[in-house]
Amino acid sequence: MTAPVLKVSDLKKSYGAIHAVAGVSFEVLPGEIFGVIGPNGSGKTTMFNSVLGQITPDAGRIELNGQDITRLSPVELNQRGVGRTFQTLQVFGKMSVRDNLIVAAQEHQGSMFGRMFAPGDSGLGARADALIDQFRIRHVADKKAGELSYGQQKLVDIAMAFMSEPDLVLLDEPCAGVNPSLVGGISTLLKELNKTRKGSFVVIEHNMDFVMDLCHRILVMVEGKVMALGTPAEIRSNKQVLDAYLGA
Ligand SMILES: Nc1ncnc2c1ncn2[C@@H]1O[C@H](COP(=O)(O)OP(=O)(O)OP(=O)(O)O)[C@@H](O)[C@H]1O
Repeated sequence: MTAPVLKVSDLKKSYGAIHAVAGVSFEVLPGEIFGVIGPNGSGKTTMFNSVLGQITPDAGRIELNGQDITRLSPVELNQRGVGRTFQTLQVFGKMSVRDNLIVAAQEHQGSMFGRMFAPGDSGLGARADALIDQFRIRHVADKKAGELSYGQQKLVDIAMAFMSEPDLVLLDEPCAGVNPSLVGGISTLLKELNKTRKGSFVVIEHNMDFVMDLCHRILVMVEGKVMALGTPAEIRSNKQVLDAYLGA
């Protein structure tokens, strides 16, 4: 059996009486695009932020490639090959698109000392250029990120998560606020990145068409628990999921 890239076991996080994540377990396989869906308040973001070291879970274990990463900081996780995007844009508006990408990777490369004595852009320029071409944003590469449309900034934001060449990327609502005409483009891009860069992705998203088209398997969370886990076809025909969520 293939060893998972990410293994989450019996994860729990409460806020007072609210059991935001109440014993969630799942595995993400190498090369898999794994979707996480569920109604508002079902615990998706809390689960995500626990995996990403942004919040400390009350209980449970998180493994990356067989190693315990529970309670590691976001920086440590990034250095171990975990990338992420946020619901809100993280681009630096006054910097060029290309420089945004380079800075994103410098964060990953660690110490200020290392950065000061590294030659030039330490090869990051070439990496940024490859992503600029793959994301089809060459025509805006030298523009200030703040001058781009929201959709273009979202593409830059996603590209930034790939600058550290991560094994695992967690994408928090990549379609939120994006013009519907760009949603298909993001899906195509993520499929391409998944093929060419061989990483695994975990995607939280409310856009159901996007999730069903993009993901190999989907986890449905309801009230902090796993209601279902399966292929898009299995999730679409799951009566419990239809009643609680999709059929609404
Ligand atoms: N910092 C916090 N303090 C108190 N309660 C919180 C906190 N963060 C989340 N919660 C509660 O935990 C539950 C799960 O919230 P969470 O944001 O994880 O859900 P979600 O599925 O990501 O929702 P959405 O789709 O709206 O982003 C909710 O009841 C929420 O109000």
